[in-house]
Amino acid sequence: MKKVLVFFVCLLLIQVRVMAQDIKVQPSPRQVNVTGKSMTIPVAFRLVGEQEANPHAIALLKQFLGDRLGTEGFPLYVGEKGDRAVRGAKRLIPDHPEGYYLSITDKAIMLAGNDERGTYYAVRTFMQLFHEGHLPFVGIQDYPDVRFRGVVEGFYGTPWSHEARLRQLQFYGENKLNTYIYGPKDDPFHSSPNWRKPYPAKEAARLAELVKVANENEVDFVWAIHPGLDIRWETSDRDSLMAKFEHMYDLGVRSFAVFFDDISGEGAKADRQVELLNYIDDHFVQVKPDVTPLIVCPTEYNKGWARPESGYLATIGEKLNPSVEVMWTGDRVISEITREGVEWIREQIKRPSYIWWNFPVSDYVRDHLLLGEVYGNGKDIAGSISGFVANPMEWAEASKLAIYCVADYTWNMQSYDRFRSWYRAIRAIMPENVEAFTVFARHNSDLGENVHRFRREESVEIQPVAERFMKGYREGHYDERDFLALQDEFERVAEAADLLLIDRENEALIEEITPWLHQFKILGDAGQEALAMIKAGERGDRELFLRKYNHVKALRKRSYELERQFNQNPYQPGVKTGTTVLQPLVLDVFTEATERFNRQNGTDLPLLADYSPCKLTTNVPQLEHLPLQVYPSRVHLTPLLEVVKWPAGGYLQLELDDAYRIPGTRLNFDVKGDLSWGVMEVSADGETWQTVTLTRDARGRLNGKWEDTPVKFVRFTNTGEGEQQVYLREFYVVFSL
Ligand SMILES: CC1=[NH+][C@H]2[C@@H](O1)O[C@H](CO)[C@@H](O)[C@@H]2O
Repeated sequence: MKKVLVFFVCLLLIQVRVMAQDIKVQPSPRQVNVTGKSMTIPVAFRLVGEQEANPHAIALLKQFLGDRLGTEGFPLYVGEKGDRAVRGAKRLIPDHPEGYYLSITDKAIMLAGNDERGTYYAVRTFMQLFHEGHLPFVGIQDYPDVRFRGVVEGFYGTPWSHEARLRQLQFYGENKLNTYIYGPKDDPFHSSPNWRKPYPAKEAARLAELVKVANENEVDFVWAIHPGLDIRWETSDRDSLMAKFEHMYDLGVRSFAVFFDDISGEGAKADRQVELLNYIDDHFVQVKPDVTPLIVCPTEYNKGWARPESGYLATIGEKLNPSVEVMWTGDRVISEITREGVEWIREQIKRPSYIWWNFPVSDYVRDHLLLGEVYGNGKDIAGSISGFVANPMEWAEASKLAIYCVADYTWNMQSYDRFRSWYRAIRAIMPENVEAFTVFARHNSDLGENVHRFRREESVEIQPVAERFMKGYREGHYDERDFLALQDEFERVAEAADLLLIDRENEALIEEITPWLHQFKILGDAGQEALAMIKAGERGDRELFLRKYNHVKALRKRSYELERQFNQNPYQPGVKTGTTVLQPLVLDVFTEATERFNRQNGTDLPLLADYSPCKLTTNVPQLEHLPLQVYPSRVHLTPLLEVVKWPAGGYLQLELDDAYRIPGTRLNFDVKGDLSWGVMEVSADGETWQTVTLTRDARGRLNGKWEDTPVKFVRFTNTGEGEQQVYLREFYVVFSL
């Protein structure tokens, strides 16, 4: 009697009201039926089904509702298909893995999963329906397009920290991502040389904790091994690998992967790889009751590298156990995933591919942040893939923007909207600074020139204004509205930088992007000051012009110093921001305004372009006009395709703008023989020289460094008797204060 009384009292307290329901659920659900009505959130919920339902779903509900969840109050039924609590919804639950049915009416709430994970996802959706003290009356039938969805931590560079990974797993639970593949290239126990060894106790305990938190968030923690660099095709190494998998199983791991990417030689042989993978599948994965399908990243993991004559993919397709998932990055290492592409590979490997999408990974453009929209992948590929995992940046929090969008895209491709998803991601990650983070992300999304030639849109809205303005300015008649729009954008850039630098809502994110925020502030200031040069020039105000001119040059110098101070890695050290539209615009405005001022006043104010920390001199004819790729802490010679004829006595010399230590220099002439005819030397004054010892690495490249005393000059000379013929594949010098 008491229960009935309480139930009716709760009903009386509930006000049913009609309100426009804009159901915002991430990822976007498949089928949503709203009545337009809603009710005030009940003060108490009576949980029905706790004994049988997925314990992680129950735990999440309890955590979310707290003491409002109990044995009395508004009925809340939770469970999987077949459970008593949800038997009434049996026909309404979508018959798809991880599908669920959710209904809220003025009588009861039903959260019914097609399986345990489906129930968990129903709870995740339910939590997002609480809005301004109300719950909408709604019926939702939902399930994901792609079976395995998530992230592969598979980049080169500093692996994510333990804390960052814990935050990631929580984020995947919130966004219905069910897969995290642990495979950081620079973890010596994942790759060579220690893939054979068990983790030391501390690392093992951390991995065990990650597995536990992954389970709580209904995420498969996949542990990957990368043995190919030094694997021997003998039983001893096979047994070492099996023992390592057993070690990981003991830590709680139930999902496993083997990566054969980025290797050559013995380890790359398809038949050997297949033999090992089938052995693991037959003697480990299939015999254990609770291990998910084995995943492999093949050596030929993209179409650009696939050579039909090698028979590699054919071997995988014909001989690899059908239950093994095969990863694929698309038509190239970094590429958009198309229907045509996934259907091509499906033919080759005789199964759907498991996409390893190389975005927003930035280990080949480490000075850039990739915060732009997720776009370019087909919405019609779900039928030909089994999985889709994104390879992120080493900046875990900053990667969440793209990961959020990948969660939306892989759950419900047809309804995916690249801008809506990106904007929601920003609101989810920086709710207190949406506008500022939007400005920042808008101008930090392209990669710049890179070896994979993969580009992304950047500064899309302001780009046409910038182009039109510069054209008009050069022709002597620009539109004042364009001028004001650019001024306003640079002001917003400067404001956004300062707002984000003091933001405390997501300190881990701000810590990651702080170097870029400082660079962004300099860009915003420099843009405003360069535009001010135009006005001062037009007014003939020499004193003001010179003030602005000097300020922009000072900002430029600060920018270079910032680049030398942060993010010092051997590949793309430094901090780049707004490189596609805003930085070139500042340089163009500054150059044009200064040239105009010099003509009008007979002055010879140097231009910014003169500021280059490096000069090349040489007596090798083919190298005389060799462009330098100059970065604030490293300079690359642009590789040449044709053979370089290097005469006896020929030298190539780099003169730096200051004295630096040389933490790394690399020379790759792609010559098979020895290089006894050449010598690399450094000098502080261009008079006395010291020889740099060069050591050849596994790929025949010559590496050296000079950290004894700071030097200004680096040169390479052919001290032999005759002309040499080489390929200038790579010649760079990394310098640091
Ligand atoms: C499958 C694959 N393996 C490599 C390759 O893609 O390129 C990625 C981007 O450079 C890199 O992070 C990854 O480790």
